[in-house]
Amino acid sequence: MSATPILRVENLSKSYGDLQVLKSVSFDVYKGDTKAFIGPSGTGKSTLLRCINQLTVPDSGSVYLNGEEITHSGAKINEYRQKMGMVFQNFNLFDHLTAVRNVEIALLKVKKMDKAEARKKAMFELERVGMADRADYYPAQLSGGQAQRVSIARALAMDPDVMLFDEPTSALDPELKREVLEVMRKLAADGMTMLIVTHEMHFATSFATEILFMENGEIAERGRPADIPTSPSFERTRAFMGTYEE
Ligand SMILES: Nc1ncnc2c1ncn2[C@@H]1O[C@H](COP(=O)(O)OP(=O)(O)OP(=O)(O)O)[C@@H](O)[C@H]1O
Repeated sequence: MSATPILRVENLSKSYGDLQVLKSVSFDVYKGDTKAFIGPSGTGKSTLLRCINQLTVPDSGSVYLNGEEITHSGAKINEYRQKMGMVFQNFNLFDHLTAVRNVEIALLKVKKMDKAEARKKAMFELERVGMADRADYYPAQLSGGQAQRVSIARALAMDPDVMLFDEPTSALDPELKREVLEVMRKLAADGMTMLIVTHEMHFATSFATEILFMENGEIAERGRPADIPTSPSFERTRAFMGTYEE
């Protein structure tokens, strides 16, 4: 394990009015970690991911990417966001662009790649998520699972240091969830560093390196998936997971 974490989250706090959504949350992420955040609705999991890439500005606390502090108003915020690929529940694809155009647009506009290079990279990433054969389809012509795989390819195209998944399968029918989960499983096996907010308990325990159970804006319990079924300290996590087990 390297000395500097890829990502360090230190005492992040966030309130909306009187509601404190995050209460001094801290953790480190090392290369190859897959951390799964689970917990009841409204406990701050999505807010945590959004505070990490500063889409939501935290009230206090710090986020460090490769040892450098990220601030939403800093000159390098866009560079940092590219290094933290975000995948949203509702895909956020451009409806008027084909799959391959969705993936290559940031390569052209942000990375300033030439057209041939951007197309090659976009096709490589679509291939990686099993979507190369749908490259010329528009989002409306794709299933939810296919659209989500395109949005994963779009994030991967920026060569991120860490991928942030915010309930990536919540909007999908059960049979479509699996294809997205399999892509994520493969990414984890390839060594991608990932933070995943999910309600997919079986999935979370099947390959996450750590489960973090959030409750009332705090990490209430955390540990390796293998410890959860046995450790007496994982009562709440186990009870919550039991609720969702298929
Ligand atoms: N922009 C906002 N303005 C006001 N309140 C907000 C805002 N965003 C989130 N909240 C509130 O913050 C709390 C935490 O929301 P968050 O989406 O982070 O929870 P979550 O754990 O991800 O929930 P879920 O599992 O249902 O997605 C909720 O009570 C939510 O209503």
